[in-house]
Amino acid sequence: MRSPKDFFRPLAVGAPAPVREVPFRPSRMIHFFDPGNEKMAAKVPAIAPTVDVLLGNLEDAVAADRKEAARSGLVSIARTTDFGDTQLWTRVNSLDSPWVLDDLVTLVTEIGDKLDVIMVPKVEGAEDIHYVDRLLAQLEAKAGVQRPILVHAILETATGVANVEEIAGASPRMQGISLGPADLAASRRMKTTRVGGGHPGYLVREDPRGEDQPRATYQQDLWHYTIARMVDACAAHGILPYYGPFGDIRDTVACEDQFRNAFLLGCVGAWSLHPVQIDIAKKVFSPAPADVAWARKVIAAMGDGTGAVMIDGKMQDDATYKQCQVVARLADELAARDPELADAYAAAEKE
Ligand SMILES: CC(C)(COP(=O)(O)OP(=O)(O)OC[C@H]1O[C@@H](n2cnc3c(N)ncnc32)[C@H](O)[C@@H]1OP(=O)(O)O)[C@@H](O)C(=O)NCCC(=O)NCCSC(=O)C[C@](C)(O)C(=O)O
Ligand SMILES: [Mg+2]
Repeated sequence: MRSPKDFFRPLAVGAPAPVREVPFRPSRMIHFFDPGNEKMAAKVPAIAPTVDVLLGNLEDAVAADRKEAARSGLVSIARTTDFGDTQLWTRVNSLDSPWVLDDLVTLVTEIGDKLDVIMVPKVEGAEDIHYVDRLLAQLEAKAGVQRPILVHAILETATGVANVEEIAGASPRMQGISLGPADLAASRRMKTTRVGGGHPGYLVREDPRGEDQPRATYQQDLWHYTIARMVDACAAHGILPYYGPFGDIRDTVACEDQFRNAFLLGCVGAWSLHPVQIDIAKKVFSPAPADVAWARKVIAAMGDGTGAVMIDGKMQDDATYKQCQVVARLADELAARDPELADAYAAAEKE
């Protein structure tokens, strides 16, 4: 293990210095597209201003015989598209695949200055991040990349979940972690056949109420444990947690519910797999204007943030002040990028 003194040293001569803190940049939706799919790629310039993150996906959902087309498609899109202040990420193939080495070498040397974050699938432990960390430093040095490319891990194996804390703290490059519910379900031998979301069989039933009385059932959240663990690991290491994909594209209502559970538990965003999911993520991962107005009211009433006051019948103290600061700060960060949201927050405060 490296000495804590060396943690922030570049891992290759000539590589940029690692970041000391993960910069918070809005990433309410990470919009996936297949850069080798001409129809999808053609939509990228129009989608770019409507999303916080665009992600060129090279891994699962790209057929084996389309891997090279996806990789070269991403290089060309990155070179020819003006992304404004929208981030460009990629998901490379898994570390045990025949494609990942060429993915990393090609992308960093050709478009390393355009890439903000590289998402690494099926991360199992710190050793996977260490491998990517050193290789990225070598490639950044070779290509003359001036700022470090950050790394995002997908939590999609049982081993990865068991090691989530060490993954979160494995490198200063670690930007965040997403839940990968489909591979994780397979790895754990869960009996679901879906990409995220609930299952009607995973429920609790009301106690018996008497002969022939119907008993209500309540569906439970299959992902609660994993998301909560992931959120704690990320918060403890100063990186950002994300809900991953919701595969039932037509069920926009359940998608919104699943995203909102993740938002309330501490996640900053989710993936959008289809254009219809972009606005769902935008709505869910932006605090509601009424909540922001309330948070600002509490902050204003609490002065230096200590003591206890009563507002509208509710006790406020140091800890509610801190919660309100989380909401108000996020609102400020998002409003700086999203003028419509800024107007909605300002209007709610006047009410
Ligand atoms: C679901 C699919 C097949 C439906 O695609 P479709 O063409 O059948 O849908 P549509 O409703 O007919 O599409 C309407 C229009 O939107 C376009 N379109 C559609 N999607 C997009 C998009 N994302 N970005 C930009 N444009 C898009 C599409 O090309 C079409 O264009 P057209 O009107 O000109 O004909 C398609 O949306 C898609 O391929 N999405 C991305 C899938 C993906 O990336 N999956 C991997 C991430 S999830 C995962 O990996 C799991 C995980 C984490 O690893 C783990 O849990 O283990
Ligand atoms: Mg997967």
